[in-house]
Amino acid sequence: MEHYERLEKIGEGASGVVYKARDRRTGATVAVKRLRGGGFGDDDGSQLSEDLLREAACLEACRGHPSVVELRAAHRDGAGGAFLVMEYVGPSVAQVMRERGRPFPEADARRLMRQLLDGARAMHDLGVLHRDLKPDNVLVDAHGDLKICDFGMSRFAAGRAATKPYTSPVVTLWYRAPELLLGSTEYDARVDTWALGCIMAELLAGAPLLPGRSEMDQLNRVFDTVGTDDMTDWPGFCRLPRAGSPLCQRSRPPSRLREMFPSLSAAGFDVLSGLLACRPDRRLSAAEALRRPWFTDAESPDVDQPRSASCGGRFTARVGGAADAIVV
Ligand SMILES: Nc1ncnc2c1ncn2[C@@H]1O[C@H](COP(=O)(O)OP(=O)(O)OP(=O)(O)O)[C@@H](O)[C@H]1O
Repeated sequence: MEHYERLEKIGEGASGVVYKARDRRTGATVAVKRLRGGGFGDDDGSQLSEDLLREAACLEACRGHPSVVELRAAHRDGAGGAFLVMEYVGPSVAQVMRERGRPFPEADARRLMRQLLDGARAMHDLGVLHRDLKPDNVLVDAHGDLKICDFGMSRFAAGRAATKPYTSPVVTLWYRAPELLLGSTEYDARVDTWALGCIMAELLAGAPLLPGRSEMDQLNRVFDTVGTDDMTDWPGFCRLPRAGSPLCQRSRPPSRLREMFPSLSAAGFDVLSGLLACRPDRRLSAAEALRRPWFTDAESPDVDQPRSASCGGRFTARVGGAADAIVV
């Protein structure tokens, strides 16, 4: 840590504490995430290293994408601690929304969603599932552009058949996809696009869409808001551990989403409802969402330019394992 001058604490969560810091060698402002327990000698060191390596490897794989926070270094310290050094970005979308206190206009929401979906598309193409997308884990830079952070829950999907099933209690409750609430351990990247649908709704409404108080309350809110989308006809449904829950048997009114967003354009609603399809097999992937008219319709006068278009050629993926090289 001697290379970094600690400035103020900027965040604290389940996995660690994040400080704003100055790199003494370059003068650059960075964010240093110290994984919980690091330096105090009371954690299982191997678990800590595994967590650090996974988070660093997922970040490293996505390095160069403008919508993903840039990993600068990953270190172990002598006391069994570990920390990640990242570019310092700025406040989270959650903080910005709290301070702003009102919804974003549709054109702004579209610009922000394009960036998030482009980041998600890139990470999914690389086989990375983020598994904790939420406004706290999206940062806003000095130009008002977004960067996804906190890969502490992320996993590489590749080769999964050969390994153990995923765990289902991932993603913060309000952003958790219905198949996860029903106990799925065989989910895919569409758990991330569900969370992005929740974020889109929150940008447009200025408040969380589904603020559940417990897993069952969350599932109830999901079904009451977007309908069940014939969830029980989905071929994967019968394999879900909680398929027998009475909440799944109850008859539900159709989706209320349109009533909740009456002024959203038809093209915007097409994306919102596509991301928030209850059945994972009917839910839009990030790549599919980006091909919908909301993003592509050249007739629309306020269609903004994709930020990543200019850097499409620059974004070259470096896949897992590379982070080992930067752990010192
Ligand atoms: N690169 C960064 N630049 C600026 N702020 C950051 C950066 N990385 C993280 N933060 C801030 O620190 C907070 C916590 O970071 P992060 O989510 O990575 O930690 P965590 O321990 O995994 O948190 P949680 O358990 O809440 O998910 C973020 O919400 C954000 O406000």
